[in-house]
Amino acid sequence: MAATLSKMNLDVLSVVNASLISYIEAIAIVTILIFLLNEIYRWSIRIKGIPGPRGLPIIGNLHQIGKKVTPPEQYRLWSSKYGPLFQIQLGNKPMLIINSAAVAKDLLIRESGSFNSRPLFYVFHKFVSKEIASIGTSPWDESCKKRRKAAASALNVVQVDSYAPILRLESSDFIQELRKACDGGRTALNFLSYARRFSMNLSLTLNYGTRAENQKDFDGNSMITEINEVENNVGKYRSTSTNIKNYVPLLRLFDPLMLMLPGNSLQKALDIGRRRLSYHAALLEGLKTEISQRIDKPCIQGNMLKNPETKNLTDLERLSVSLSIMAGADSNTPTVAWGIIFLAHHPEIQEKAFQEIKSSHVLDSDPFGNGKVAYVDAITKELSRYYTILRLAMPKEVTAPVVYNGATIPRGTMIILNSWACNRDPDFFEDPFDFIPERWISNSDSHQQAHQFAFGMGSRMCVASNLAHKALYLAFLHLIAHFKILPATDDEPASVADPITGGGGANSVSTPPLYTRARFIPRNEFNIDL
Ligand code: HEM
Repeated sequence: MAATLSKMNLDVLSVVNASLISYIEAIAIVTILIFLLNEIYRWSIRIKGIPGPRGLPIIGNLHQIGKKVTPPEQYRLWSSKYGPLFQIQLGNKPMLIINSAAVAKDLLIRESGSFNSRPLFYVFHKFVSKEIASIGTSPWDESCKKRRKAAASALNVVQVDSYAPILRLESSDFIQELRKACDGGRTALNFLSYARRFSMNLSLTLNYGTRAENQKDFDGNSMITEINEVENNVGKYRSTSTNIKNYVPLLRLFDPLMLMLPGNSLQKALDIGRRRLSYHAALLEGLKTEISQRIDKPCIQGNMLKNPETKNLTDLERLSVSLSIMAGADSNTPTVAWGIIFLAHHPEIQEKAFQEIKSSHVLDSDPFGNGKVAYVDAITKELSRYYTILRLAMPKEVTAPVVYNGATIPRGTMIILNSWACNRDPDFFEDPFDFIPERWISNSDSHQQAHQFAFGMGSRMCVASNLAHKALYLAFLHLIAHFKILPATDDEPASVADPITGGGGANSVSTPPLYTRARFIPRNEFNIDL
């Protein structure tokens, strides 16, 4: 009896074993099949006739990006091998990269109508911007057209002139607060928060007619801390070279399960999106209360609420305009910060600019007005070129097939303007690695009218380039007029002001400087009522 039972057990075991083996075999065969099909698919979507570096199965070129140098610099280096327009493959997504001014013009200006959309990204659009995306991250459709039009008309040249009092207040306040904190230049000051307040106050005032009254209010304000943290995270989710799930669909297989686990990365993305909506809702509520009490200050949201022309925007569409304006602050801050670090390490440029300001007499009558000191204006443009804060302009998506050099770029292709590489294009800028403000000053062979790749190019170029340039110009004009800026310590290496070695933000969309300390010695040369 016992012998029969153990034989039966053995029989059952061998049946279980056999079915387990065939089960494992089946899984292995299916996995190999999925892998092969995926590789065939990846091969089939490569754009024929456009070169690019070889990658690995499944991940493509993802492992080669952002390791030794930042992605924009890596793409610039690759362009010397593969040409000014090449393709890489991020997992299952081919991506074209434009690395020269000539190709940028050929495609984004001459064929602008075919490059006016934005791609959707799994992590960003499904989780962070689940309800509504900013203008810059929205595909081209009727709604995006309306939102872009509303933002563009609120930020056009005429409107920007009407924001003169806002620019005046913020640039004068910026200098005043630095003066209070600079300790006569005896100790180094971390100026990052001051640059942030300058930029964020601009965005808050334009958006909702509100601002942080002073630096203390800014540094201690919980909503400002929240905005800073959330916008910083949003910048990371917008990066095109990280967030691997955007490109490898296989990694998304278990996401429905992942979402049930608290604290996982997708929950965090959802949370950042919720937190962003929540502070915008609080700011909007504040504005509506002020409007009802007739104590509101003129601002873009207020205009949209009151102006019948823009009333055809839904609540979410108006919110999208505000998300975009808030994101703009994130680009102004690092430009101001780089400018300060650069000036601290280039006393000769500071001195020349200071003498030009003095001899121009621009500060004598209307110090925050429209009078231009050409050399400071040129420094502002050159800083934007030299550091190129958004080194990869926001990604675009092709809306109609385009033939370029015999290759057909199909509809739906993702394409990125490497503004960093275009701003270092030796065919477009003489000595592109040198900081030469004079290249922007009018003379026969100058680039005075050269394109500012820092703001992108084509039909989806930055709608606020005029405003941003004006704000930055005023900030630098008054920084140079009011302070002699020195490095934080006498032995601080010049590499901190280098756009490559001194830059951080490898995993984000913008490139801020890593070092944000300097000494500010007040000059007291101009009698300006700040
Ligand atoms: C130094 C400051 C700034 C820089 C360097 C900058 C740069 C850029 C770049 C590179 C783009 C993408 C362009 C393209 O795809 O070709 C962009 C888009 C955009 N920017 Fe700016 N920006 C700055 C400030 C601002 C400010 C202050 C605002 C708002 C007040 C703003 C609003 C926008 C909007 C709405 C878009 C999206 C346009 C679209 O997709 O149609 N920017 N910006």
